[in-house]
Amino acid sequence: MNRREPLRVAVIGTGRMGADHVRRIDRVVSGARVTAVVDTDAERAKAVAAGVDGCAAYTDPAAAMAAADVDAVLVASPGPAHEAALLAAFAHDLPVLCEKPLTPDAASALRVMEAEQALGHRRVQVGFMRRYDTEYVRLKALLESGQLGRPLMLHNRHRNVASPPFFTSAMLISDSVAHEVDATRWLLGHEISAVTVLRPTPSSGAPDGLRDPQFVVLETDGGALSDVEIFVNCGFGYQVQAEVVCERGTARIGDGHALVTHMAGRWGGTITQDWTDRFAQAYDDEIQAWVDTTRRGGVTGPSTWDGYAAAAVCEAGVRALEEGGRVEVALVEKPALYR
Ligand SMILES: NC(=O)C1=CN([C@@H]2O[C@H](COP(=O)(O)OP(=O)(O)OC[C@H]3O[C@@H](n4cnc5c(N)ncnc54)[C@H](O)[C@@H]3O)[C@@H](O)[C@H]2O)C=CC1
Ligand SMILES: O=C1[C@@H](O)[C@H](O)[C@@H](O)[C@H](O)[C@H]1O
Repeated sequence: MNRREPLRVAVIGTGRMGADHVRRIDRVVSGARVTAVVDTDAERAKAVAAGVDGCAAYTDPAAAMAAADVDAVLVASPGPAHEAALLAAFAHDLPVLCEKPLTPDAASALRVMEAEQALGHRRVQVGFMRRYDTEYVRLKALLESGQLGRPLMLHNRHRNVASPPFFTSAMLISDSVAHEVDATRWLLGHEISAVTVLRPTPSSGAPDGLRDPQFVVLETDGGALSDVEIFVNCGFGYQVQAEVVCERGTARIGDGHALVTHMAGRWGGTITQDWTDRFAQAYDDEIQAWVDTTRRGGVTGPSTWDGYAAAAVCEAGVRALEEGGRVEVALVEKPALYR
C-alpha cells in the first residue's frame, strides 16, 4: 500500500481504549480517518460512530473488515476476542494495530503468529505503547549509547489507583505486568527466561481475595534481573517508574515532576490518575507511527513475536503466582519473519 489518501480505519471495540483511539484518529493524528466502528454492544458502536463524519457502526468485526472503505484495523476489544479479529484481518490481508495483549495465552499467540507467517509478511503492530513514551525512548537511547555500561538490574513500579471489579489476581500479571515484560525485553534486548512471583499480605485497600500487591522477578537470558512491584489498588495515583542499574551508573524515569508548585508553605506536584493521562503522548505517537508506516506500505513497532513472547512470559508468571516457585519460560524458535 502506498496511500496518498487518508488511511481508512475500522476500530474494533469502542470501550474505554477504543473510543479514545477513535477520538485520537479523528482529531489528533494526521493521515487517517475512522470509517467503521465495531462493538458487540450495538448502542455503544452507534453512539461512537455518531460523533465521527462518515463512520458506519457494526456489531460484527468480519463485516466491517469486508467493507470497501476499510484499509486497516485497530483492535481494542478485550484480549480474548483478539485472535478472531486478527485472523479476520489476515483473511483480508489488512494491517492491524492490536492493543495489548496480542492474545491472552501463548498457544493462541502462536496460532496468530503462524497465520501471519502464512501471509508471508508482517501485518501486526502490538499496542505496547511504552515504546513510544518520551521517557522510555530516552532511557533506551541512553542504554544503547553504552555510556552506563552493561545493564545489571531493572527496578519497575507499576501502580494503579483502583482495579476494575472484574480484575483477578492473575490479571495483575497478564493485564498489567505485561507492559513491564515488554519494556524489559525491549530496553535490555534480552528474552525473559524465568519468572518468580512473591506475594506479600494483600493491602486492606484491595478487594477481598485479590492478591494485591505482588512482586515479580523476571530473569533474562542476558543475565539481568528485572523486578516489578505491581500494586493495582494503591489509591493515590497512577505511577509507572523504572530505574536501570548498570555497571557504571543508573538512570531512572517516571518520577513525573513536570510541574512543581511552591505555595502556602508547601511544595509539590500532581500524580496522574490513569494511563490515558500518563501515556497520552505515547498513544498519540504510537498511532501516528502506525498510520505513517502503514500508508508507506510498511510495518513498525512491537511485532507478533513480541506479543507472543509477552504472552508466554505472562503465562509462566501466572503459574508462578498460583503454584509458587520459579517457572521457566519456554519460547519456540524465533521465526525468520521476525528476526
Ligand atoms: N495500552 C494500554 O495501556 C491499555 C490497553 N488496554 C487494552 O485495550 C483493550 C480494550 O480494553 P478497554 O477499552 O479497557 O476495555 P472495555 O471493556 O472498556 O472495552 C471493550 C469493548 O469491546 C467490546 N467488545 C467485546 N467483545 C467484542 C468483540 N468480539 N468484538 C467487538 N467488540 C467487542 C465491548 O462491548 C466493549 O465496548 C484490551 O485489550 C486491553 O488490554 C486497556 C487499557 C490500557
Ligand atoms: O494496559 C493497561 C491496563 O489494561 C492495566 O490494567 C493497567 O494496569 C495498565 O497500567 C494499563 O496500561
